[in-house]
Amino acid sequence: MNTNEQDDVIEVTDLRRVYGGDRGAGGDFEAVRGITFSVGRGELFALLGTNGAGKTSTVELLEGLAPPAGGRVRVLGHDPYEERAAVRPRIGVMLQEGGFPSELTVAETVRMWAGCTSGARPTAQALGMVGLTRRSGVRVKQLSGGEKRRLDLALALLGRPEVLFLDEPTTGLDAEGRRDTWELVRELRDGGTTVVLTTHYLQEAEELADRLAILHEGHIAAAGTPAEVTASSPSRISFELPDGYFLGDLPPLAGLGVTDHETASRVVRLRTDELQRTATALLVWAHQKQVELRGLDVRSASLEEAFLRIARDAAGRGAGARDADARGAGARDADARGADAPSAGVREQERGTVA
Ligand SMILES: Nc1ncnc2c1ncn2[C@@H]1O[C@H](COP(=O)(O)OP(=O)(O)OP(=O)(O)O)[C@@H](O)[C@H]1O
Repeated sequence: MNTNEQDDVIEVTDLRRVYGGDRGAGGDFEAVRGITFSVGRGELFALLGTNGAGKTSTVELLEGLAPPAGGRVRVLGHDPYEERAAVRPRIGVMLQEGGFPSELTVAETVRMWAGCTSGARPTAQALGMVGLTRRSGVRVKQLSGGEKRRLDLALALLGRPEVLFLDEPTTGLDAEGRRDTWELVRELRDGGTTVVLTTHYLQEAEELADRLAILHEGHIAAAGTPAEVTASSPSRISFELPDGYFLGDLPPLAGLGVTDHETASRVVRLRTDELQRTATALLVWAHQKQVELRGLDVRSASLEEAFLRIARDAAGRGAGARDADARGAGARDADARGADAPSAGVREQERGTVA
């Protein structure tokens, strides 16, 4: 056991991943371009990014499904690819697309999986955790998309993992199912499980993540706690202009950190870099004039707003020159979730060497 394990369960330094065809064919594509981050024990870390940003490519390296083309990754103090046998029993993996034998029932699938998992939870417990108890006798092929995601999650939880990798765990779930999954993930995290989550649902990251990184074209465009990441985007204030007053009667907005404003039907909408200062000045003004700011709404930027701004800025910096669209997202080998060899589907497309 590595002493760093006390602090950082996952350490990623200058990590790179390259996909390519035959050498010399000119088709190499660097999907992960030197990223660095760490995840502490019991922390929930979210990887966000636009389609093709490199989230799954990164997570697969952490799961040991492929060797990096450069840089270093350590999970629980080990190289997850080279020392797979040491890491695999201690992690749980929920891939984007599960692949189960469709003729088996839900319970049979879990039991089969339990057979190759040491210290597996009882089947009933695993199904109960993901709300599939009543569907245990149903064949996998008859499950809905959301139910298959739950089954995927049950399998990832089966071995009581110390580190849980969740790749878009709530895609296809209805609102209730999503909330249930969030609650379960929070419970696991509170119980000490380290969780790495990729998601397109920014509210999900806002609700769950202790820290997050936003990937853009293989680079980390922003990272920090959700509050730190959203703090870099302007906050919003809106209110109705009191009768008899005009925009010019308000305190000078430019001096209050207001970056832009608009008025429609006497409703004023401001964006400000200094939320407290702007709000205070407006409230003091209203108090002095003895008027009410009807419909007053003061809010920090949402993670979604911050995400869109960061992605726009990153694209604007010219990183979008690459023709990523020419490459289809590679099919994930669902069997790679298994306890054994890394997926041939993933590995055969790798050109990288272990750093
Ligand atoms: N096996 C592969 N061979 C070649 N290119 C690949 C392969 N897998 C992924 N890519 C490319 O690498 C880039 C990153 O893909 P990745 O699946 O990691 O992105 P992502 O952030 O997970 O995207 P999404 O949100 O759409 O799932 C994309 O441009 C994708 O086309």
